[in-house]
Amino acid sequence: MTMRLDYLSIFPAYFDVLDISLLGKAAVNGLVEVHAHDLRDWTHDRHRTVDDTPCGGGAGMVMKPDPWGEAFDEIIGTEPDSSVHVIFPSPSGAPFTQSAAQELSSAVRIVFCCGRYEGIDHRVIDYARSMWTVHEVSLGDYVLNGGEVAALAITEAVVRLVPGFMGNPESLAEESFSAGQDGLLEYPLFTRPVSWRGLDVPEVLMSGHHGRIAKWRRDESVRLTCERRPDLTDSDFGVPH
Ligand SMILES: COc1cccc(COC(=O)c2cn[nH]c2)c1
Repeated sequence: MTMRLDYLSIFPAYFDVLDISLLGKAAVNGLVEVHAHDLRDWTHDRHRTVDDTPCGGGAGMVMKPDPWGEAFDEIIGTEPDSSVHVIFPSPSGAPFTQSAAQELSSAVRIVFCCGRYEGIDHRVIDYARSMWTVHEVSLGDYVLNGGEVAALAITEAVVRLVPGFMGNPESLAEESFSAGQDGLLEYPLFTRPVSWRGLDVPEVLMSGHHGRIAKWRRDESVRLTCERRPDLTDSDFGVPH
């Protein structure tokens, strides 16, 4: 089945990049179809206005609800449909995770709503929740100028999990944040040459001793995870304190 991806943004050209690389291939072999839309196409004034001052005062501008509603009517439709996933990237969203990407990889339709300015009139999100399955997601605790870059990142995380997309599905199993790694960070990777600028590949990896190699990799994953992501380690992590 083909996954349809729509992007609503005042900078739709951000999504031209989806025609190349891995995603381009998926689009070509019919796994994914991509449609980017300019939100200003649903404005009716000479200046194609999409923003206005915030009710209640405050700095900056807020995106008006009207253009979003008219764009939704045309792009998605006016009937409720819980199979449509609508994503609003936002600093105040729920953290986006690999499991969320895994779930979204089986969606038939995903619509990305890219906020700009200080954000989108909240009634747009409330209306969307009454119609479709809505996800307000954050990529991290920092602020971007708009949702476009986040939408691209979420797209890549999701589309690479679509069955038939990745040439070698095994490579998905072993990487960080996948169940196969028990939620640990990935161990360090090496390839030839064995010696490079005075730096050598750890000998154990050249030993051909698969048991020792597996142990070294597990120990490295545990070490790295404790060092960099204590939040990922549960209390009785099995590492002696
Ligand atoms: C919806 O309203 C806004 C307002 C401002 C910026 C954005 C874009 O998202 C982010 O900045 C972001 C996403 N994850 N971490 C940061 C959306």
